[in-house]
Amino acid sequence: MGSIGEINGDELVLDVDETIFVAVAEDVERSKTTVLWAARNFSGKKICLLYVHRPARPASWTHKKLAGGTFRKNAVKVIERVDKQKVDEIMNSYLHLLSETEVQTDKLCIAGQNIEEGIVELIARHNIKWLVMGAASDKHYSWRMTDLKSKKALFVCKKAPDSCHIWFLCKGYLIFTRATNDDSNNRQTMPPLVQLDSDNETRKSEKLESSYMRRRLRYWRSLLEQDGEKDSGQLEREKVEPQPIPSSSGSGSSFGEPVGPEPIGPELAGSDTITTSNVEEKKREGNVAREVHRYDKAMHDIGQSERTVYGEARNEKEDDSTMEALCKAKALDGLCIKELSRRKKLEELLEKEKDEVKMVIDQNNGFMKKLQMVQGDNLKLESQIRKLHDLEKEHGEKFDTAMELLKSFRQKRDQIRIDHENAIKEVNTLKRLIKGKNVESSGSEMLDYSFMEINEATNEFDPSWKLGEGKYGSVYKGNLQNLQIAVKMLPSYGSQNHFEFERRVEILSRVRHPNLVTIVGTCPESRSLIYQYIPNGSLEDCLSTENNVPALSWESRIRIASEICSALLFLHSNVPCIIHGNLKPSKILLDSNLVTKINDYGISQLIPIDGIDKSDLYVDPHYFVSGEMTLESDIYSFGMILLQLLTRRPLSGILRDVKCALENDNISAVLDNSAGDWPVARGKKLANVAIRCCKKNPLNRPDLAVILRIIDRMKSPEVPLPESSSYLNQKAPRKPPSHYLCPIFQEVMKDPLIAADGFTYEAEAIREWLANGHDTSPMTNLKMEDCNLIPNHALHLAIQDWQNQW
Ligand SMILES: Nc1ncnc2c1ncn2[C@@H]1O[C@H](COP(=O)(O)OP(=O)(O)OP(=O)(O)O)[C@@H](O)[C@H]1O
Repeated sequence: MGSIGEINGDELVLDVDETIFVAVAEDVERSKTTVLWAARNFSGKKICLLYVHRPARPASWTHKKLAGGTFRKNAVKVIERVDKQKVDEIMNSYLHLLSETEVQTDKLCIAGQNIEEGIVELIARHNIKWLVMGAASDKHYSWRMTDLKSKKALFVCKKAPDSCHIWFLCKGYLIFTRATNDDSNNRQTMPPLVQLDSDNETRKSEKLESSYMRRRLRYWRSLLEQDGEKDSGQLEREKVEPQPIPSSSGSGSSFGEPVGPEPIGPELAGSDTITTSNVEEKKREGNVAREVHRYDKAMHDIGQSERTVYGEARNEKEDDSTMEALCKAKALDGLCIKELSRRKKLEELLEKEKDEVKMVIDQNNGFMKKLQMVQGDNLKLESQIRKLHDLEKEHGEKFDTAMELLKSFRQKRDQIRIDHENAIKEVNTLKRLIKGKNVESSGSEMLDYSFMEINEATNEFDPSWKLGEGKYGSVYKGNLQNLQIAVKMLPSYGSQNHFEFERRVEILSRVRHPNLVTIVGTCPESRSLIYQYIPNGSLEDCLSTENNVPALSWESRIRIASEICSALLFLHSNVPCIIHGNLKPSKILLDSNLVTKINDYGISQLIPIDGIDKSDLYVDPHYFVSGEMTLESDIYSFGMILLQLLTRRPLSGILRDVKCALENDNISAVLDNSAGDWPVARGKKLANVAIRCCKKNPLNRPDLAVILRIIDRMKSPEVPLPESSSYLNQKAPRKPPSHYLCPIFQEVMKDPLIAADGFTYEAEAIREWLANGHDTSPMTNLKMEDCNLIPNHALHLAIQDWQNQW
């Protein structure tokens, strides 16, 4: 049972000795007869209505969802109020019923889910001595009824404290009495039992009669059953005492006692014992048997009529009750539906509210988690910041130490640089001294430079200082010890080993000619050649129609042709012979006086490369057959340059056009007008030379010395040119090539010496120049680096050859 709480308003003071308690049901109709029975039978005693009220608490309230919360508390309060009203209504109905009986009344109400347990609890709690309650619902009643049908009645009968005397009734009839051990002692205090005045007088008389008959019958049956077992002398006449109600000894119980005083049979009244003889005995037995039979029959008839009467009455009553119940049920159904829908709405609201609350809780939890995470992160960050501060401090200290070290290293480095530069200077000085001596014997004055010097000279290979990039590497402009230089960075591939490379460079460096770019040194570390810088671009630039360079006059062109030829002849007559191998206008540089300076001579032998481009029309076509560069290859290239100087036309088809013009005796048609008015004869001559140089068969190409003679003749306008085409086979006039002449004396040199400005002078003339205190070039008027003079053996030999030829 759940909680039991008395719902009487005031503290109840009960006199249990003077009070008969009547357990009543919620339905007043059901307990009406019981209450009236008690009022009637126990007049003089106080009647206290005992009612256990089952609160109308929805089962769903026990559900977890509704446990706790303001809503539940409020709802409980409302329900309790409604319950209390209901209890009051019920009690008022009972009290109203009893008000007609003039008995003193009271009420004892409690709330509880289990009614029978509530009754037992109240009995025990208040030490109740007298209790009247229903044995079963009225519909179970029959005149034979002797058992308790109601579960509540059975429970109370079994569990109620033994000290309580209980009368169980059905339909106003006492069905069973549960007496107490003390009943015999209490007999004097036991309340007098008065017959209930039933509603229906007819039924009452019938009930009384049938009850009386049953009693009598049972008496006689017991007599028959006890026959033989009991001594006739001991056989006691049964006494049926009308008042007070019979009580059984010990804990035994009596069943089926009729309500109210029963008349004792006349034959039994007043006889305490029966004395018998055999005859009387037999006679009496016969009488008894007859009497039994007669009463059995009567009982049967009575039972029959009783059942008929009660059956009808019951049916009528049941019909009414059923209708009433149906109406109530219907009304209750309506209420129930309303209640259910209200409950459903409330539950939905509650669910919604719960969902919202849950959402808020979830959000809150989420925020809390995030907060915790953030707090955790914060702690981590703080510790990281602390670590970083420590690290910063540590690094700061390390940085200071490193800076100190760096400073000292810089100082050391600067010192080492100074030492290194001084050392290099010393080495170079020594080298120059050694070479100066060697020059006496070998004629070479080439110097080696360190990479650092080259790096410094080219401003760390500043891209803006880059002059160009050819197939033999990049060329940078530079400034080396106040000398303008061009550094050609040769590729490391396809070359000979270091010594072979140095040997060949040595050969090239020994070559000195006014129309060759002088090699002033080398940097073995970076495999680069250091040339004298020529400031005025190349012949390619001058012949290009794209550049905005003033066109060369035909005189300059003839001079340039002569200078190229002279330089080539010089290279070819060098020992060992030097083949240019890559002659073309871009290799013909021009100085500020438009003096020709052939560049890159001998590089093809220094860095042999695979696969020269066939589209390069300056390359001897025979090279692509033989795979070998020869002196004739250079003559072919020179022929192509002559054609360019004459016509300034694109190379493709140039040979065919010039040939055609010659054949048509219309050379003027192909000559470059921008060069001025070409003397046609000279133009023709030069064109013929060019075509011969470009002969497919290298053997058919003319000798350079012959070509030089022809071209040189063209330079002097006073010298008449032979008209014959066979002049190439004739001896040239004895006018020396210009480069055979000393620039100072203007005579063919006998002892040519190369000065620091790259020009070759007659020994006597240049020495005198220097002796007179000059430190500038007689040609350029620029300051010369030094006053060293190197014999130009190659030129000397060439002059000798020339002199021998004439
Ligand atoms: N001594 C120098 N003085 C001034 N300019 C130079 C000198 N040497 C080379 N140059 C410039 O550098 C450029 C590149 O020269 P480089 O000889 O490497 O290539 P290229 O002649 O154009 O082609 P390739 O060598 O592939 O046939 C030349 O066009 C020239 O303008």
